[in-house]
Amino acid sequence: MRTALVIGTGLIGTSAALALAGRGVRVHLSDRDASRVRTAAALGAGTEDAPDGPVDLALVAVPPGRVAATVADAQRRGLARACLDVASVKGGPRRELAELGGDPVSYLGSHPMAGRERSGPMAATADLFEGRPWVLTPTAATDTEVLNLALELVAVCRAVPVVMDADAHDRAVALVSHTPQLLSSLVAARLTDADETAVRLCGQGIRDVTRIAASDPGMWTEILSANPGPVAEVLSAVADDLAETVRALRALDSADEEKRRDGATGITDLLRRGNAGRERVPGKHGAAPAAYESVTVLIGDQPGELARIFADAGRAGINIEDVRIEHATGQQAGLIQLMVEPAAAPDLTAALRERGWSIRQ
Ligand SMILES: NC(=O)C1=CN([C@@H]2O[C@H](COP(=O)(O)OP(=O)(O)OC[C@H]3O[C@@H](n4cnc5c(N)ncnc54)[C@H](O)[C@@H]3O)[C@@H](O)[C@H]2O)C=CC1
Ligand SMILES: O=C(O)C(=O)Cc1ccc(O)cc1
Repeated sequence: MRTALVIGTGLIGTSAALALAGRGVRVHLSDRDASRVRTAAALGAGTEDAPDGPVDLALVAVPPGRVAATVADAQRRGLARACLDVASVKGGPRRELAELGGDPVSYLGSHPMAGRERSGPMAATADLFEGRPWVLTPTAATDTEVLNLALELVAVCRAVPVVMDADAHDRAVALVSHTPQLLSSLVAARLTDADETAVRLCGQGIRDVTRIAASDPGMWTEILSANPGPVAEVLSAVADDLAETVRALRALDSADEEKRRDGATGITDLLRRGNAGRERVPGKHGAAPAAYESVTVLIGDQPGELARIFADAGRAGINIEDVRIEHATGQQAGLIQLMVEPAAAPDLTAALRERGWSIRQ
């Protein structure tokens, strides 16, 4: 691929543009908001100039409800040999494109399973898709050359291609992405009117559960509007579980000992099902879930502390697989959890102790 046109220079479009530009592809940028094109260009994602002929690949990174019209327009204007979109929903845009009389041969629906809770070009990074699944939904009509260009883009972004049927994709993301977004928002919404004394107690658990509740409501309304049926189905199963959980909790509150025992069994069953589901979540880079061991260290909230602890781990020859930080409310300190291979945990503990770090059990 030598030339590309990115339409929609927000988080996803600019991230892909940065990866392509970094590999020497000439990337043209366009967005209905000119300031976003300027920002993306200033970040090194490509040029604001319009292409002087058809590019190899047009990447359409606009909200799901605008994908079909944007692809149809790009095809009508002959802007590119192939057109790929990245919307979080795949069935609707394909059907809408057919209704608009778009060309199914040069179009391929795709969805990188990577993102952030922030929108816009300023949140973009060239490595956003690294190691993440990137779903491609070719049909019998899709041209092989178009599929090859999509695979080249996925390779440039160092993502992992996954081929799926569009409707199966939409049911899968209802379960693993769209319902979790709503549940995160529902838990976070409980905090809006909560007493400040309660909010002050927030720990790492609620931070983990509500991270994606900070996402852009406009974008998510678009995503959910494009996949309402499958999401409602998953959420309705969650609602049944919730009703069961409330029943178990009420039983735990009862004076009758047998009812209390039943209630406890109900809650334990749910927590066990949660353990089993959590074990199925793939680990880093889509690998089987990894059982890392964590080494917890007290860390001061001052410049250079993170760099110092990472450098000390590096000097000890230990690879940090993952990292979490828990900030202590109202204190200039926090706890950092360094996740490492189990065999490396004792060495890391010893090396950090030797360099004066305070290890917590
Ligand atoms: N945010 C995320 O984590 C992920 C989002 N996606 C999908 O990627 C697409 C883009 O999402 P983000 O980059 O997050 O949103 P964003 O809000 O950061 O960027 C969208 C851009 O599209 C532009 N735009 C809107 N309508 C347009 C039109 N008709 N013509 C040209 N430009 C137009 C907007 O001005 C904006 O700059 C969406 O379809 C979304 O479903 C896919 C994976 C992850
Ligand atoms: O932030 C996260 O963990 C995400 O999973 C982001 C995300 C949001 C929307 C998508 O369509 C795909 C990925």
